[in-house]
Amino acid sequence: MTSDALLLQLLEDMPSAALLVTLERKILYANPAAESMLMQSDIELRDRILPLNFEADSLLGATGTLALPNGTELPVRHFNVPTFWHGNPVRMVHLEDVSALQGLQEKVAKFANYDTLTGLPNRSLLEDRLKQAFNLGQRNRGCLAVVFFDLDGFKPINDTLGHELGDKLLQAAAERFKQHIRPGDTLARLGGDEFVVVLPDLSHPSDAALVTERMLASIAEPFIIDNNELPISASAGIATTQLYDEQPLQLVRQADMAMFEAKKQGRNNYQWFDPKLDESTSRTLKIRHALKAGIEHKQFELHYQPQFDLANNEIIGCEALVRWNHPTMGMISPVEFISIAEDTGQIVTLGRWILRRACKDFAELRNRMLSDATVSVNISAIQLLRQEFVGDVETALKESKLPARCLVLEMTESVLVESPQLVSRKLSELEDLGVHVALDDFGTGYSSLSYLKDLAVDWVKIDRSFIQELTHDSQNAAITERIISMAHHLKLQVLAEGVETSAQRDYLRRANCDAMQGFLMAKPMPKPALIEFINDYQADAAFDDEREARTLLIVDDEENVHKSLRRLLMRDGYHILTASGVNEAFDLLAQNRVDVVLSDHRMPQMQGVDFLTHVRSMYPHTARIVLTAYQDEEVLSKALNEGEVFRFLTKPWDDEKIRQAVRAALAS
Ligand SMILES: Nc1nc2c(ncn2[C@@H]2O[C@H](COP(=O)(O)O[C@H]3[C@@H](O)[C@H](n4cnc5c(=O)[nH]c(N)nc54)O[C@@H]3COP(=O)(O)O)[C@@H](O)[C@H]2O)c(=O)[nH]1
Repeated sequence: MTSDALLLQLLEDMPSAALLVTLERKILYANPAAESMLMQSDIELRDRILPLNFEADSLLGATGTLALPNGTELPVRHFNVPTFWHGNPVRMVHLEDVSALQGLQEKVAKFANYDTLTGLPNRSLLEDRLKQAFNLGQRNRGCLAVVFFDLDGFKPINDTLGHELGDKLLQAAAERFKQHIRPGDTLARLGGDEFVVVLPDLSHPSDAALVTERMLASIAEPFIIDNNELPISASAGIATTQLYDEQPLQLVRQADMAMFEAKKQGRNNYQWFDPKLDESTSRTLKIRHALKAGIEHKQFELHYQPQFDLANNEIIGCEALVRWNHPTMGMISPVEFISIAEDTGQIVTLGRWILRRACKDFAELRNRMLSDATVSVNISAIQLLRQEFVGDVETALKESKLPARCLVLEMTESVLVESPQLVSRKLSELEDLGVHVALDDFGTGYSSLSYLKDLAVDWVKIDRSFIQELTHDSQNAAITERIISMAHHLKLQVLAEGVETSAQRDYLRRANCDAMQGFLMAKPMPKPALIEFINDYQADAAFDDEREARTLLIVDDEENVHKSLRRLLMRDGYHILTASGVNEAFDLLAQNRVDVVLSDHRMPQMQGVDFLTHVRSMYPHTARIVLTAYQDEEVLSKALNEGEVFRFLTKPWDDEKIRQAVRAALAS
């Protein structure tokens, strides 16, 4: 077989399109795959010019378009190699149809740059457009404005009427916004109910206000969606720069800050960015932006605060309280971030995590407690009102294998007033599951117990503000007693929050309050500390009453140590004596019946352990604890082993550990 015949056979059998052409692109031969791609037979194609430009010797592939006889263009990938045909130098051209790939690439590019719900540019395209507008503005010395819009009242609509309707509302809002922008402006959706408009090349910054006013007015017209009339508005913030000394993306942040200010001023209005916008706005925004990453990167943890039966001091459960340790901002209080998470709707994801974590942790902890001990989890109104909430609770219980009766969901009374019928239905569903419900911060809101009688609620938690003034303010005392007696009448149990002194505890006990929680007994603590606390804890209600008469002697040459320990331990009702050295301490021991001595180890006259050895022989019933800043482990362990001291604790100390150690020493 000649080499031409061999080449022809090879080309005929090839599944991909291949042609032989002259150096001037005149077609000499087209294989069957090329015939079908070019929509003409080999005979028809011969002597025609291949409708594709290519570089000679292009071994590396290139892309181009083939003009087809039906008038369309086909995107192809092609490469060519030199060969011989009937003794003449020619090119063998390979073609590959890449239209499907190109369509996919376009889709990917669209997906990456456009919001799928509204079809508007997304954050990434907004950034590109903003940078372009910024550069253009710098050249033309024109004015560029960024307006940040956030819909007012969108979240309750989305939460109560469903996401499908919420999506339609966002699409309709986008259409209304669009009507007010010019070609060259960019309207983008950043996610949720946040929209941003870039207005380049304004002749005056005040033009931005005119556009913003028109956009706000159009959103304030009610929307009719699926036969629902939805009253909604928007708040906006404007940032402009004529000097162009700012970073383009900085403008979005500034407009966001100004929008936040507009929300604070009462919604449905706009504010200009002012560099003097206070620190708290920028901190709130920082927190708002950091929340998403915080949730994704698991920066949250739960602390647990024990709750006690007032009749016998038994631990009856604990409240789960979320903590956020941010890598750069440090510890952020839930007082700051929970309301922001509620505003942004992120409480739903965060709350779901809290619920699952608390159930899981408590399933592991409960065998150390009473069989009916409970874990209480705070639930925001937004969570409760969502369709999937009861299902989420069921899942958390199933996953953790925690019995439903061990879970208490805490919600504030305001939730009952917002959507009474929906809430009543949800509470019944929760009751059917077997979980308990507590009304938190009771007394601060609507304070009417009458609406509780028809609702599936088990506990009322009296707010800390009443407890704080309980023993000094007759009105607070009267309200507290009334809440307790009415709640009991309705067969509800009562827990007092924020109990900080033994006087408050004793008062509540006399008023028949069922349970308490507060710094007097324990602060919120991480799970390992809670395990330690439960292991060391000894419940003895009778011991509380005696404790007020117990005397502690603190021996330390530092005045500050006296002050801090006195402040800490006074809360537990002890009588506190202090001495700056051992001589003074011996005098006080002689004059008073001292129950516990807390002594520093390194003192000028005598080492703490030696001092306590004397105390042991003179006052064997006085319990002895050493506080030390130094790790004289050998001496201290020996003293501990030989019974000279009951316990030694290190400086700086942990308040809870000292309180527990004193309690344990008194019980020993
Ligand atoms: N939706 C959710 N809300 C949560 C969650 N975790 C906390 N929160 C709410 O944040 C608010 C502040 O909580 P926190 O800083 O944790 O404060 C709690 C206790 O530390 C504090 N407390 C308890 N005892 C005392 C005391 O004796 N004195 C004193 N000054 N403070 C005390 O009270 C807070 C518990 O309050 P409550 O929930 O009302 O029982 C607070 O509103 C939390 O509800 C969460 O996971 N989800």
